[in-house]
Amino acid sequence: MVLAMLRGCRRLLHKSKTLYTYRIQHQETTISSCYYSVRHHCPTEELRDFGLPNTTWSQNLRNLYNKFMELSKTGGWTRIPSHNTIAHHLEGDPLETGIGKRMFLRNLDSDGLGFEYCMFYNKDERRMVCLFQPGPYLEGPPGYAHGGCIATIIDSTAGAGAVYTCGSVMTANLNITYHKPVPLGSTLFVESHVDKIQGRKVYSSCHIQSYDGVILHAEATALFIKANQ
Ligand SMILES: CCCCC/C=C\C/C=C\C/C=C\C/C=C\CCCC(=O)SCCNC(=O)CCNC(=O)[C@H](O)C(C)(C)COP(=O)(O)OP(=O)(O)OC[C@H]1O[C@@H](n2cnc3c(N)ncnc32)[C@H](O)[C@@H]1OP(=O)(O)O
Repeated sequence: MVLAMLRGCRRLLHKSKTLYTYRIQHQETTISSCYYSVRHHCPTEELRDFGLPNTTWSQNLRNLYNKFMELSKTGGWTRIPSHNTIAHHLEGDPLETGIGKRMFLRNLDSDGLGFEYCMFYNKDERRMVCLFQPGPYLEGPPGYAHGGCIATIIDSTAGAGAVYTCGSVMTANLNITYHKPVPLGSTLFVESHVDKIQGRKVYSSCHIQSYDGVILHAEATALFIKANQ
């Protein structure tokens, strides 16, 4: 009886190990074919500036974009280009592996499904504005954006604001208060400000509002640490 049970366990273990190995191998195949498609199938895609209007942009997003493009003409605001790899943002990416990587916010090939956004920076005011339209793949509660993706867009907006103000930084601390759920497909106005720079510490604040400023969805404070020189 005991022997039969032990044999049963051994068979089960063997089966699950085989399944596990299969999953790993299958994953590796999928991942390496992604790398392949990023590096070799879409060379022009890599150079694309994603911070420009595309057909998935809502009219509200276009209106805000046009408003900031107008503001850019008179000085103050500058549109920040948006690429799908950090290597195209920073010259000489220290982590470049040669097999291709994607920025978390830009890891979908189709427009409009994930993070649809563009950023504008105001150097004098140390402000970064991000115009954001969360796509259907960012769902958390039914019909609304996942809290983690809200944290991501806040970290990226405030992080980019800190990078453009002080150079390379890492997020050390991020505190978010979620006030109102963010509807998928809505147009959001995300704004960050570098409040204080103290040695290597960069203190920023950030909020997310509806495109018309009527609804305050979330507020945050962040601490970034400048890279050691
Ligand atoms: C990344 C570049 C991107 C460039 C993009 C360009 C364009 C932008 C376009 C689109 C936007 C896209 C991206 C936006 C950019 C960035 C957003 C994403 C950022 C991230 O996604 S980033 C990943 C998550 N992040 C981490 O993975 C950090 C893990 N962590 C560490 O790597 C270390 O922990 C570190 C480096 C933080 C510090 O380490 P360290 O050794 O250099 O410094 P040390 O510990 O000595 O601290 C020095 C002083 O800071 C104080 N201090 C430290 N930590 C503190 C804390 N938590 N609270 C309060 N105070 C703190 C100490 O108390 C001391 O203070 P004091 O000087 O007064 O003693």
